[in-house]
Amino acid sequence: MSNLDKDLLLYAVTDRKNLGQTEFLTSIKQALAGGVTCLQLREKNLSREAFSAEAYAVKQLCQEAQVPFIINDSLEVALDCQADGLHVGQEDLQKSDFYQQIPSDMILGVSVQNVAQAKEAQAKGANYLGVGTIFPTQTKTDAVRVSRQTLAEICQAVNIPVVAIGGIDEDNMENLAGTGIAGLAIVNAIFGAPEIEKQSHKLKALAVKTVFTSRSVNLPPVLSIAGSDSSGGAGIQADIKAIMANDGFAMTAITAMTAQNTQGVTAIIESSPEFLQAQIATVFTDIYPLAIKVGMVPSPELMQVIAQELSLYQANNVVLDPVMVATSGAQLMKSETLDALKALARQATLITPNIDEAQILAEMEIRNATDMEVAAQKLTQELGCAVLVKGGHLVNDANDVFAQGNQVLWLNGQKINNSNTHGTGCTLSSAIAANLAHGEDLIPAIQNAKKYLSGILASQLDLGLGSGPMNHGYLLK
Ligand SMILES: Nc1ncnc2c1ncn2[C@@H]1O[C@H](COP(=O)(O)OP(=O)(O)O)[C@@H](O)[C@H]1O
Ligand SMILES: Cc1ncc(COP(=O)(O)O)c(N)n1
Ligand SMILES: [Mg+2]
Repeated sequence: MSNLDKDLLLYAVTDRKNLGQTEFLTSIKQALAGGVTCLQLREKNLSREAFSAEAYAVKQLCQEAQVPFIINDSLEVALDCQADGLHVGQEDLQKSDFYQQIPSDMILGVSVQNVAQAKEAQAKGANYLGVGTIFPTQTKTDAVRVSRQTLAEICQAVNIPVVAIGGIDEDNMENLAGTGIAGLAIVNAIFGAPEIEKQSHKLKALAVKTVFTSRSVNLPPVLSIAGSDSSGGAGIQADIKAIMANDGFAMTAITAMTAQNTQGVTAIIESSPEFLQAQIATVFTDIYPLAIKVGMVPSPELMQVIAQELSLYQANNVVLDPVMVATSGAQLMKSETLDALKALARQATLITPNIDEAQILAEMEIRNATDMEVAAQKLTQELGCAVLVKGGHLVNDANDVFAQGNQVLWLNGQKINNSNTHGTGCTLSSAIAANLAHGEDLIPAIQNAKKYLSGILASQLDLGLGSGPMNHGYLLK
């Protein structure tokens, strides 16, 4: 019972109205395969015998999936099938004293609509509360509506977990972020969906986002989707260090492994699209990242997987570093990936091309600062995202130009005399992502990331025989 809080995260409640009899168990199997964390069997019109027989079958499925199984309304049925829990409403409590009758090791959930009912239920021994109806729903057309405000007050007033219920779906769920709920109970948006497993999976990521986002502000999770650099200066390794140094919790989805050092890349193994998809999906459905940095993506197929997954989970704060060629000269993206890269850029908050990459993306030559501005404006118009054209390869300064819509802004930096610049682009984009995850606005996020980068360049680490890596942790003891 200690993990009841987490078990309530995505709480599926069955509804026969959406389904034919033959599909019923299959639909439950699909919801369990999609990752629902709790299941309630809700039957309003079955005899006790029929309800118990069905409950026994569903209990087996939940047991296999290691998901708590709750019976709605009927203590007899819950006892017959040895369910993990029972859920009752205020009307059921008028008819019998479930608080006294329920075995002590059975979870008791109680529906409440206001703070007084919530406090009473907690005092009498409820283990969790269901609060609703939050949004209009066809499941219960006569139901009392509970406001977001009351939901938040109930969460404040009790110390047992609270789940919100009623009309919750992928479009309105996020309105409940910050209320203090432990989970979302969902009927139609799961069992009324054409593909129940896929839908459950998606709702799980959004439930993680809704419930945990406001709790992770001190160390916001940031996902880097990029390639591994065995020498540790660029790619995934630089990203982890930069995210950590900027007070983010770094997670990774690896697109490719490179055998690389400060002098060059000697071999590359790409992840399969399926494996990249699996990495992203497992992260989003468990620790929802508040920002995402995308780096080396060698092929169009991998680029498309990223675009598809980020759109599925409604990702925010996407910083895309369009890595094409390493500082050492190695080709890190196949040329046929360009269209897919542009498609992903349309979903991004910001793209951060260096001058070479901006030339390819904007299809123009860049010889001076004016050309950088023109390219940045052209790209923000074409792709709809903000654009930072980085001038790190210029000789005299480290000035980057930012463009978003009609706005153009120079973000100036002093050139630090250090030839060890392996991983500057990776580091900058990761630091920006971490700053965005902390809630900084885009321009300060970039300015602060540039300051961090100047600091680590100025600390003058000198490793390797080529353009060496930086000391990402120069401020750490
Ligand atoms: N020597 C340097 N001193 C200060 N800032 C630098 C230096 N070199 C690069 N930068 C900054 O690092 C960031 C990465 O730029 P750049 O090196 O152009 O990208 P990439 O690594 O993708 O080629 C930019 O903000 C750029 O201004
Ligand atoms: C795996 C990997 N990803 C990206 C880069 C780009 O490095 P830079 O930041 O120097 O452009 C790299 N060298 N290796
Ligand atoms: Mg780069």
